[in-house]
Amino acid sequence: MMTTGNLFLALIGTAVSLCLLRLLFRKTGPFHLLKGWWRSTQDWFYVYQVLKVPEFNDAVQENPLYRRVSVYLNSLPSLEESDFTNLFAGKKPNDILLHLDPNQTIDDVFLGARLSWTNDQRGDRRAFVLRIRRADKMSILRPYLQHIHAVSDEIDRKKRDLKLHINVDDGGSGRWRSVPFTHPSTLDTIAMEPDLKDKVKSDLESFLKAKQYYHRLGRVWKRSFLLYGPSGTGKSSFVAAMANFLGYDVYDIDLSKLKDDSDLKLLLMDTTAKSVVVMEDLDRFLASKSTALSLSGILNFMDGILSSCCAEERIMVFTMNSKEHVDAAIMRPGRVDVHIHFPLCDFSAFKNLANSYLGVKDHKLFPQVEEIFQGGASLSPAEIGELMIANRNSPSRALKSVITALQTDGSAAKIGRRLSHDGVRKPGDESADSSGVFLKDSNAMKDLRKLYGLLRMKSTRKTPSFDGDSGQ
Ligand SMILES: Nc1ncnc2c1ncn2[C@@H]1O[C@H](COP(=O)(O)OP(=O)(O)OP(=O)(O)O)[C@@H](O)[C@H]1O
Ligand SMILES: [Mg+2]
Repeated sequence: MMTTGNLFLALIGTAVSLCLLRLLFRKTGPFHLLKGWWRSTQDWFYVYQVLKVPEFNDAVQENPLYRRVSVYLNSLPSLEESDFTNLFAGKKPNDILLHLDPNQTIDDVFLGARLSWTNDQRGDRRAFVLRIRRADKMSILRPYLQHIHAVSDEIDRKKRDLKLHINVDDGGSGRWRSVPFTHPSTLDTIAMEPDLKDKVKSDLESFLKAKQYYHRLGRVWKRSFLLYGPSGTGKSSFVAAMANFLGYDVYDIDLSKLKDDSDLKLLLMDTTAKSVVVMEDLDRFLASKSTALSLSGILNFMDGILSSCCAEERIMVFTMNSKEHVDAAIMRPGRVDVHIHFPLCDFSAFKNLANSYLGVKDHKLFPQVEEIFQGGASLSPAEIGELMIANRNSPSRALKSVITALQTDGSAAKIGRRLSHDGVRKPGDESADSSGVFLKDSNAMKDLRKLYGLLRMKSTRKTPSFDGDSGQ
């Protein structure tokens, strides 16, 4: 049995060993010195090749590769683990930038090969020095540099301050005006069938990576989406979410501001790469029989023949309430790559909304709501969201007001939807959107406002604690 004295000695022994280990591995300790000597020995025997990426070239012009390498190194886990890392605040809140101390080295692994980067600083001259095994150089240097480009591109894309461009009618040729794009919508905040959302996400991700693929096929690197569904089902919010996901600017084309086809061409030629170009309510525009633009003008725009001459890597999005009466040529494959239907709320979308708007994952009123949905009643996510926001301080009250609104679906809400867009339909009744009634937006808005007033009055009557002023 161990005596108290022995236990004490063991504890002291452990503490001393720990201190020794700590000394051994500290920044300037023998372990790091040994590592440095080992590197020098290997260099002496030309095991490695050293490649320099200077900050400036001989003409004192900035070397773009230097910045890319810096961005890339910033993202390496080994930089986070290094003892020689400095932390700086970035431009955006919560943005932390990591910088390696001058003349320190970090390691990286690529396709199984070990590489290292040194932040070389001598006076004013700065460079990153890559150390790569000669045996690996042939096989991995090129792909490694491509990898650095791809990673730094991706990081830059995520960090960009996005812009929203809208075309204005300046008396002659319509041109873009820009404002910062700060729409908070993200793919996570959109209530949508999870499978569909995942599909869209991976579609967008694979689009981002597909430059070589598109070029090999001789196709313009663009992807077109058609978002269709009743009013207030999240089409515009989804466009914003896509832009945020991709880190792309948004060009929102107001077709009514255009004089003719060439105006549209000029607008497109003025857009930049890495952008989402949006045409909202295309069905209404086509049905309005406007003479300003021809169908072929719009088709050429959709084909992106023009975009190939100026900028690539763009997403085109067209939104419609219904595609029933739209010329089939508009929607032929290749012109529109992905069709996404935005339906009215079902119970699963409702739960999604309740979670994000009220922070409620489950509630004793849910079974009642589910039953009402199963009975065929439905509202748009916008209508349900509105009721939830208005009653956000009391989830029970919010759910009760949603129930009341759903129960009146047969009367007020349904009439409201009929007035607000052409695609009047009961949930799941796709064929019902053939009425082709187009109302001017202002009328529809008035009717909707009346409807919301009506719904609120009703819910106030049922639930006296209704907060009519809460942020509305
Ligand atoms: N699926 C959804 N998930 C979350 N919020 C939604 C959804 N649909 C609508 N909303 C909310 O409803 C409001 C209106 O939505 P949005 O403008 O995107 O609808 P829309 O389909 O573009 O309508 P319209 O056809 O009238 O232009 C937004 O504030 C949005 O946050
Ligand atoms: Mg919209």
